[in-house]
Amino acid sequence: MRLDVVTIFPAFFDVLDVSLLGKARERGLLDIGVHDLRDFTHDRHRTVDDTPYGGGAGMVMKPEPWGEALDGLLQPESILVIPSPAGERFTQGVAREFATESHLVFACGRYEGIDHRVGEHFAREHRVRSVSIGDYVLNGGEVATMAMIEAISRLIPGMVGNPESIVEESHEGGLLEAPAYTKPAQWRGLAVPPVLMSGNHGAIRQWRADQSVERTRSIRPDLLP
Ligand SMILES: COc1ccc(Cn2ccc3ccc(-c4cc(N)[nH]n4)cc32)cc1
Repeated sequence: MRLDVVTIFPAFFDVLDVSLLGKARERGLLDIGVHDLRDFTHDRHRTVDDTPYGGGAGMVMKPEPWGEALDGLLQPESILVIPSPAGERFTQGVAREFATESHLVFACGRYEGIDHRVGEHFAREHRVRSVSIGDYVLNGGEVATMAMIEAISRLIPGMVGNPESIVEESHEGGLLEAPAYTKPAQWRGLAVPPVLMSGNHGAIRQWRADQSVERTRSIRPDLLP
């Protein structure tokens, strides 16, 4: 999979060279390009924003630099992902969907967002998805993009050591995962549920399934079918 990120803070994505993502890049599982939006400006101040039509607080990102940057990146099969507080909800299902794609381009806005015509223009010939990672407001699209890259890339075959571990995770099956424990069996007066040390794999499977439903009902009833 190829990922391209356009941002006015390219250094923000230096962290993509460490941990799982760094290894994936070394192994050729993932190819990531980070591009500075200001490289697509032509004035002395490398201007990327201007005042909003209709007035209002803050600044809006100009369409021209985005047009030039994205013209050079988008292929017919690409999906343009635009993080936004007003986007569709990014869920594990959307992560799974994006993980099957060959090329994702993330447009990281700042200020009060990107001129609306950028998404409108590229939707004429490409798939464009405006995506929110949650109902709170960030200062820009970079954190949202980082979260999405992590959620998507770990679903790419070969990325995570044990693919089995993904199946039992929260949200993978639509519910929250059961609580996890490791040694010691007793810790500060707290014991590990005996069933997990029984060796009875059928009972363990059932306990985890029950725990998953019970936790989902109590913490995230909205996820229940
Ligand atoms: C119109 O109100 C505002 C509009 C944008 C902003 C700041 N901002 C600029 C670009 C950008 C991209 C994504 C996000 C974002 C995504 C989620 N889930 N929360 N926040 C925030 C973003 C502040 C306010």
